Amino acid sequence: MSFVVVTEMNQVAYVKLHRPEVRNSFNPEMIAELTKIFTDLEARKDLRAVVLQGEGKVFCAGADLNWMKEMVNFTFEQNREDSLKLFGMFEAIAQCSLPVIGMIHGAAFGGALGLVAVCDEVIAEENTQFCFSEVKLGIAPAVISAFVNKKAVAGKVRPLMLSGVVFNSHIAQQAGLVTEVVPVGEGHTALQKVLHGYMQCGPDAVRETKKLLNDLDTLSWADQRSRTTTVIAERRASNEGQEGLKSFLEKREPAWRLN
Ligand SMILES: C/C=C/C(=O)SCCNC(=O)CCNC(=O)[C@H](O)C(C)(C)COP(=O)(O)OP(=O)(O)OC[C@H]1O[C@@H](n2cnc3c(N)ncnc32)[C@H](O)[C@@H]1OP(=O)(O)O
Repeated sequence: MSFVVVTEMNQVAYVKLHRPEVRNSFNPEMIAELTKIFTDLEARKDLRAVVLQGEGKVFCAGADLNWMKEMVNFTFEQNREDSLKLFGMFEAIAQCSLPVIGMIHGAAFGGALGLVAVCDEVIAEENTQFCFSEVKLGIAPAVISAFVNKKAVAGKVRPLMLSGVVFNSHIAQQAGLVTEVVPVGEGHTALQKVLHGYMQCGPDAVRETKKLLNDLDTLSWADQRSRTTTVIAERRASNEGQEGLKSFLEKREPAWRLN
């Protein structure tokens, strides 16, 4: 049984969480599926972007609370093993060098905010409810904190993580979790604009930029100097870099090629 549906159209992969009867909450099977899907997508040179979305009434209700309840009977090591798999899922999405665009509607609770945090762009319908509900459940937004911390504005997101308060799309945007807030039903139009923007760019240029941004904060200053200057030297020498500069000077559209 599959809990995630993947479709492809016009060089874009659409990854849809598909457990609407439990608000797309993720269980171990869905975690394994999402991890594999994004690991496989990383190798796809024929794609330009990935859209992450949820089927039904809400985007995602976080971890499956029935599964979490079972974990009470797990040993500490088993519990930690499961959490490592969850961490691996967020990591696989974050490490995918294709731009990942989150389409958020209805609600994003608990671990769903980890999914929001690992998207490169997030379009949220304005009536979406967000909540770091973990503290209300007596647990902690622990696994997702590593990913939320990288993205969000600390001064804005900390009170939300500590209080478990429900907040709206505008607050999520101020906290740096959401890129664009749209009226209900207008997500698709906003998405088309975003995708059109990516199609104007060199496919490898986008992927190399994402890889670079992902790596920077793990590197020392000396390694950042070395890596950033290497990347630009490689990009300038690449076919894509040559075509981009040439097309600008010749006042024509670039002819990008997928490798
Ligand atoms: C490491 C990660 C940790 C975590 O993520 S902890 C989990 C954090 N998640 C939550 O706290 C969210 C819990 N869910 C809700 O608060 C609400 O749902 C929503 C606001 C997301 C949506 O509300 P509405 O649309 O009114 O749906 P509904 O009637 O509450 O739920 C429909 C069915 O879905 C089940 N369900 C909802 N969320 C979960 C979940 N996270 N795990 C397991 N089941 C869930 C319900 O129980 C119910 O089921 P039935 O139809 O049998 O009554």
